[in-house]
Amino acid sequence: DTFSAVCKIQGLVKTEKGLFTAFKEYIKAEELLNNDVPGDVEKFSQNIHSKVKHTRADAEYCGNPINAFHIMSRFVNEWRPMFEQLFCETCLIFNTFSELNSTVAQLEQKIYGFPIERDLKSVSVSILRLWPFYRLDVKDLADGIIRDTKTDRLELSEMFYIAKVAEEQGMYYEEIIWLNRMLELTLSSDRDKEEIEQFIICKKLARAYFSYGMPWKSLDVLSECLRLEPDNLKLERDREWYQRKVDMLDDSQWQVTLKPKNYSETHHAQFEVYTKLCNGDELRTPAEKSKLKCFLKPSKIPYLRGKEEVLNYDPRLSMFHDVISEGEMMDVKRLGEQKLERSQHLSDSGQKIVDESYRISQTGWIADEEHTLINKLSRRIELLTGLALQQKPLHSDCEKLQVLNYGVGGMYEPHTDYFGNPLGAPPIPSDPAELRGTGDRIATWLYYLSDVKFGGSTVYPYLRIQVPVTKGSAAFWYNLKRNGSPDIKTLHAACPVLLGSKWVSNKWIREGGQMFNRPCGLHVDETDYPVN
Ligand SMILES: O=C(O)CCC(=O)C(=O)O
Ligand SMILES: [Fe+2]
Repeated sequence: DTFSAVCKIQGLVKTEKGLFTAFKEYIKAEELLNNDVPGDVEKFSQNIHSKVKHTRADAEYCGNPINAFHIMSRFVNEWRPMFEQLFCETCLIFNTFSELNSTVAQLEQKIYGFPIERDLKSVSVSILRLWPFYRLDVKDLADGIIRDTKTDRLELSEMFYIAKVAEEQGMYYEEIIWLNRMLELTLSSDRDKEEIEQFIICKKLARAYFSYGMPWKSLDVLSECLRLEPDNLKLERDREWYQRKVDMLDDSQWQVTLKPKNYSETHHAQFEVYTKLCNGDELRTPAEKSKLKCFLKPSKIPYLRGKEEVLNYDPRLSMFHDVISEGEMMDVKRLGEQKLERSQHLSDSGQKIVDESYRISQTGWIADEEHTLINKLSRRIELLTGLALQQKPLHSDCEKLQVLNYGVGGMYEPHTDYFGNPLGAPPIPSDPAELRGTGDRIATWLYYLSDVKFGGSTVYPYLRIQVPVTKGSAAFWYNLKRNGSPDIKTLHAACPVLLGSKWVSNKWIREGGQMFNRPCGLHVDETDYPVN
């Protein structure tokens, strides 16, 4: 799919420019042949031209959820119906049409299919989720404003679509807020009221209040709308229907009030801390922070020192600054991009699954032997951490390099990188041969290959730490204690990306090869470094 990686949306923009050129050539050719080009085709061409012209293929533009929605919506609601209208099998014998048809087919093949309704729905759900998570204002979103950026506003028809998705998902609170804003907009002067008739919004809003459990609010909405359109029989009929519902209510049912979902009821226990950290709230005291240090960490070779910033001692969590160059990052992204596929994660029963409410990104895996650069990056981690990272056909020290690009609202909900399969336990059947019997993921090295404008931090709820996405740096931590047992305090999450295209690359280091590099301590609870 397209929505789960911003780089795929960038590809979509380039594809659209190609589509537009092919379409223009088709119209020109038809005109040269003196064939009639239907009025709606001309109109479509002009309309889409103004939109395509200022759409950009860069990460900043495509990493804006509103732009992503606009782009996706054009494919689903404008390009596809237009081609369906134009397409006819007998036309394929005419040169002009068959040329257009084959260009479109080629473009579609290059990106493995144009986006479909499901992509647009997923983008809508992401927008609906980002809104409360980052405390955004629907008024701003409708005007195309996210934090300090401004883009093309959401049209009423687009907002209506998003509200419909909210309804389908049972997100009635969100639906009510969006429809209320739409109603306000239809009353103001600068919106095209023809686009969606006001009474349709009224009916939908009344329905949403009813679904939420507040039919008396449905009555209020309809009465207000009937004041503006007193002769609308459809509204009148609805009003009577809700009146009957209200008459049937018993006292307890009047208690419902409109309020955002209490997330702690529906989400995991760390949700509140996770949200706060993602929003940049500082949760550690100055006293806690005063113990932290930065220093130049010597490596095995004299001229290489790591700029290490310690963020936590137990478990050890550090940032290494300036560990990968601009050129190297470009190459890793280029190599990774060719391999990206929808990210999966392990379900409770150990199955690999795709779950949109848990992880939104695309992943590619690259082995050291595939490229000298990838090998070099492993050697660098080896030097800076003192751990072994040899990739071998059997009993590998680490996994391949994983390259990740996040999508619209892309995130990875709180999880641990270890999976509870210690050295000596029967291997996980889905593990590739080289990782059998190599134990659990003792440590994680996470290269940050991009910056993002807002969101996307890596956060550790138990440690109350937020690591911002910092291009050229890497986060490093031990998932297992020195005695080999998993450390739940390493629980972490990738916050939803609000604006931008987030690229990271992780290296998971296995337990097996580290016997002499990170031995057990003298007593069972020994930590890596004493706090001093
Ligand atoms: O992207 C991030 O910030 C974290 C990624 C992560 O935790 C993972 O891929 O396991
Ligand atoms: Fe992780």
